[in-house]
Amino acid sequence: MKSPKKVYLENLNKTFITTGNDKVVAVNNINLKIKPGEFATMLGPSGCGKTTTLRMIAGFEMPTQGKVYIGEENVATKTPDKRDTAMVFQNYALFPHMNVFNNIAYGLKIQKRPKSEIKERVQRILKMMKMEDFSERVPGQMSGGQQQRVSLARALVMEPGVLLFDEPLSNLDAKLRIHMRDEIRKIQQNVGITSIYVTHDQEEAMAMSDKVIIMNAGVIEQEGTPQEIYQRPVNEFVANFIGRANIIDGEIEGISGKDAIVNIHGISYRTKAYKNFQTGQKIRAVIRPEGVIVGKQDFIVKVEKSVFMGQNQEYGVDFFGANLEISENNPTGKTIYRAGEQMGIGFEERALHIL
Ligand SMILES: Nc1ncnc2c1ncn2[C@@H]1O[C@H](COP(=O)(O)OP(=O)(O)OP(=O)(O)O)[C@@H](O)[C@H]1O
Repeated sequence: MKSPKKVYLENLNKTFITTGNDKVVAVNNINLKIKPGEFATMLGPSGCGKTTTLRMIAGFEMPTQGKVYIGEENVATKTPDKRDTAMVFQNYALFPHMNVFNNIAYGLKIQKRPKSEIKERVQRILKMMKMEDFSERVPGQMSGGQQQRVSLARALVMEPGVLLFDEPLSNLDAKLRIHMRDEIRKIQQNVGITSIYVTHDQEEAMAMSDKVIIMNAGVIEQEGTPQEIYQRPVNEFVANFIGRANIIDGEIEGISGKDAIVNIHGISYRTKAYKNFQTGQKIRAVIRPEGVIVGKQDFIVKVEKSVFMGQNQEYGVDFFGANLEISENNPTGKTIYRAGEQMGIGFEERALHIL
């Protein structure tokens, strides 16, 4: 395999002009650095521009402005075949009349590689993907998951510097999706190839990625590791988009080294500050449902919803007129509160994140 390449996007823009002559700014001046060998996932609501960004990296779409570096080269105006990328598509895009071997071999044949090399490379990929027994089958004789593996094999056999994935698992059922995402991640780590992945599915993004890029309305809201995005969202959009978030009001009581003392409805909590805050400043903070401690007596609240989910007991409580979601892990043997009852709660200090 060749060495993986970095992907840098610089001030990248894409404005579409529709048939009605409307301007749609699909991608609005984004900057992004993906390191060689990194698995980066673009995630965001429908229409946020993630597919357009991926297609500009692949060369299926030309930027209105900006640069696309693959390795050291700005490829922004080059055709897809000149970019050292390969794409795995949502609909597999296999040739229906060709068997698996020939589907995988296709790109190498176009490159006019010697027959012996083609055979050796295709067989190596088939073996790596544990698909040797499928080489004679045509796509119609395989399940969706198997077809998607062929589609991945066809991309990998080209030994591209960068592998691109456009929602590759969204046509598969939930169980197979989980299996396939683990498989893709394992193969990606074995091969060490730079990968850029587009999905709607936040769990998929969290499970697979070194870096998650949250997009919204054509811009990048935040990029970081799954932990950073979940534990330290930069704003309410990201907090609400990834996982479940309670957003609560508070006031900065004081600063102590790297910590802030934050007053939430009369109770003081000490937590790490990731920005500069001033004493007296009104703030909003995020607390995840699992960061609320049931049984503490900081606040007495009324339970409005109580649902047993096996691993967790899920509560909805009234917290100063707004709903607060609580997820108590491993409820076996603990007091279960019912709707209508009063319950004491508090916040786990480290889990409180000031926006
Ligand atoms: N060819 C086009 N002509 C006009 N507008 C377009 C075109 N392609 C995309 N758009 C618009 O650009 C915006 C971004 O689209 P894009 O497909 O990149 O979003 P997305 O985040 O991938 O969404 P989804 O998750 O629904 O696929 C949308 O508002 C979309 O309607």
